[in-house]
Amino acid sequence: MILMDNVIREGHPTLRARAKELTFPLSKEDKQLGQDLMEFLINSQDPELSEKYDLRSGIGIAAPQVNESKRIFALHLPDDSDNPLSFVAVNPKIVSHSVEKTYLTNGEGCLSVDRNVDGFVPRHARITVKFFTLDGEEKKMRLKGLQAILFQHELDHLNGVMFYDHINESNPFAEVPNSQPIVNN
Ligand SMILES: CC(C)(C)[C@H](NC(=O)Nc1cc(F)cc(F)c1)C(=O)N(CC(=O)NO)CC1CCCC1
Ligand SMILES: [Zn+2]
Repeated sequence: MILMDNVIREGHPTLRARAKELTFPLSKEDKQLGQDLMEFLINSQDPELSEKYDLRSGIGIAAPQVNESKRIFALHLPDDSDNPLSFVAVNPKIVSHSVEKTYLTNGEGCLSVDRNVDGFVPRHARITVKFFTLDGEEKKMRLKGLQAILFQHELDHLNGVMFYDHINESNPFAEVPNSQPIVNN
């Protein structure tokens, strides 16, 4: 199982590399990697397991964060949240997006960043995405809100982009034109 010790932190070069596409059918280890990423999120959101293994509760994790430079990530928004979402995405792509932007009013964090970085992280408000499941099935879906933000945050990891790369350097809390913010306390 993936533990926090397996999560690489900012400064590690793999977080700045472009991850490689996977080919189908997936190898046994690539399939296992996808399952391990999802298992980490589920474990991290379980009060007992997260306490027992000292896991930081995560809603998404990308393979580069466990030093596997492959285009695969897992998202797991709890099913009791108002917008449940749970899947492993292989070779994910954004095929179209809104002009309108969105951002979390409390900014973003990252499992690979052990510090607070303040500021709005502007992202596409609505996205149409395509990806393959671990079984090689192609999926296409439209995402908005926190689901869209989460997908973009994880896709950034596959391209060596960190959330703070998007923060306005001169004014981290500058108004984001044409945006609909999401309040996250
Ligand atoms: C880094 C951490 C703070 C653990 C973050 N969790 C998080 O944002 N939880 C959250 C946010 C909400 F708006 C509502 C809610 F219900 C729970 C997270 O898992 N990630 C995943 C990560 O680092 N992936 O690489 C960072 C998030 C920032 C925006 C989306 C993912
Ligand atoms: Zn992250």
